Amino acid sequence: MTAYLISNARILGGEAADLHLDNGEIVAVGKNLPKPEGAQEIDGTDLIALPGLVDLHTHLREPGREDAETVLTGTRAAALGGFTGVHAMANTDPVADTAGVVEQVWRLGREAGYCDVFPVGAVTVGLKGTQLAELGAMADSAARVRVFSDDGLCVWDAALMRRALEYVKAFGGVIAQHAQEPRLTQGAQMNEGELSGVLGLTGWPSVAEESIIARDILLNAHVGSKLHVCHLSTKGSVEIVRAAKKRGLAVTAEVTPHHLLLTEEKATTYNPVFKVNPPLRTKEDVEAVREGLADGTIDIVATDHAPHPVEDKDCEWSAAAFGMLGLETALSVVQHAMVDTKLMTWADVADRMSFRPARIGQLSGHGQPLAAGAPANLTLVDANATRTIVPSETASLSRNTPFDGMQLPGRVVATFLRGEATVLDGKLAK
Ligand SMILES: NC(=O)N[C@@H](CC(=O)O)C(=O)O
Ligand SMILES: [Zn+2]
Ligand SMILES: [Zn+2]
Repeated sequence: MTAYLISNARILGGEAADLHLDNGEIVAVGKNLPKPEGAQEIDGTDLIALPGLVDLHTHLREPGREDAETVLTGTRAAALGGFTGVHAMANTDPVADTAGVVEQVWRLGREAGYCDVFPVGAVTVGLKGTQLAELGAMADSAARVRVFSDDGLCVWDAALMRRALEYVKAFGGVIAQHAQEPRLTQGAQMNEGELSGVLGLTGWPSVAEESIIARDILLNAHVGSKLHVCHLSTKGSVEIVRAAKKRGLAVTAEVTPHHLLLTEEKATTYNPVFKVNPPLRTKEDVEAVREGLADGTIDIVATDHAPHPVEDKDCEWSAAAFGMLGLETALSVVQHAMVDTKLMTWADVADRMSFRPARIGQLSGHGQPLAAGAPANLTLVDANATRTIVPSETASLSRNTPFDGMQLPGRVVATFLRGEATVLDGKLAK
C-alpha cells in the first residue's frame, strides 16, 4: 500500500500541518514531518483537510434500478464529492427489508472499494407501512444496520412508529423518518403557497411535514428511543426541533444542500429537475434552515442523492419522479450557502458532514478527528477554486442535477479511504 505525505494542508481550515498516511491509518500529524521512504508526496498548500464526509441519506438504487445508479457508480460519485461513507436508503427493488438484501448492498460497497456503504434497513415490510420488517435480523447481519427508514414514504401509522422506536431501542438503533403526512400531500407537486396557485400545481403544505415531526418527537420522548428527521425543509420544522432540543428531548435532524440554496421559484421553469420531495420551499424557509444548521438545531447535512433516469425526468412536471443528484455538489453548495456567507466555519462543516453523521449512524471507523491513530479517511478541498456544474461530467449514471450551469465554489482534490486514494487531482484514482 502506498504511503502518503500530505504537506502543509490546513487542518479543518485552521492551522497548516503535514499528514503522514500509511497502513490505512493516519501515522502522524505535525509541522515539518520528515518524508518517509517510498511515500508519495502531495502538496497540500492552500488545501483544506477534512475528515472523510459521511452521508446519512443516499439512494444508490441497486438492486432494482441499475439504470439510474449502481453501488459502483454512486460510490464513485461519493468519493468525488469527498465522501468516505454513505448510508444507502432502503427503497430499492427488492426493498432492503431483510438481512439478505442489506448484506448484498454492503458487500457490493466493499467490492467497489470507493466508499464504505452502510445499508439503511426498511422499517416496514416492502415499505408498505403495515408490518415491521426484520429489524433485529438486519442489525445482527454482516451489514450491522443501525439506521432504519421507509424513506420515500412516511411511517404514518403512529402505533407502528411507536413499535419501531421501541424495537430499535434494544440495540441503540435509530428510526429516520421521512416526515410527510400522506393525507395532506395527496397529489402534491410543489410547495403550497401563492406560487403553487399561480402555476396550477397541487400544493404541499408545510404542516404536512411539521405535524409528523411534532408527533414523532412526542412519541419518541414517550418511548425513550432515537429519532432522526430526514430532509427537514421548513421554518416551522426548525422551530419545532429547536424547541424540543431546548426541552432536552432526543431528536436529530438533517437538511439537504438543495434546501439550503434553492427556492420554490425554480418551479416556474416547469423543469422537473427541480421536482423533489420535500419540495423546494420559500426564501424564508431557506434562511431558517441555514440558521438552524449554523446553530446546531439541525445536526447534519445529508445529500438525499436521488438519481433518476432521463425518461423519468424528461417529461411534464406532474408525471416526473421526485429527486435530485447531490453527492458531487454537496460540499460546494454548503461552502457557498454556509461558509462563504460566514454562517459556518470549515470546522463546523467537518462537524455537520462527518463527525455528527458518523455518530448518528454509529460508525466507528468514520467521523474521527484528523489525528495520529485514526483511520485515514479524509478529503482535501481547494476552497479557492470555482467550477461550473455540467451534468454530463458526473460519475453518476443519472444527470438530474439541479445545479446545471451554476458556478459553485470549491473542488475536492483528493479523497482517501483507509489510506487508499480514491480521488487524486480531482479525478477517480482507481
Ligand atoms: N427525495 C426525493 O425526491 N426522492 C427520493 C425519495 C425521498 O427521499 O423521499 C427518491 O428515492 O427518489
Ligand atoms: Zn425522503
Ligand atoms: Zn431520500
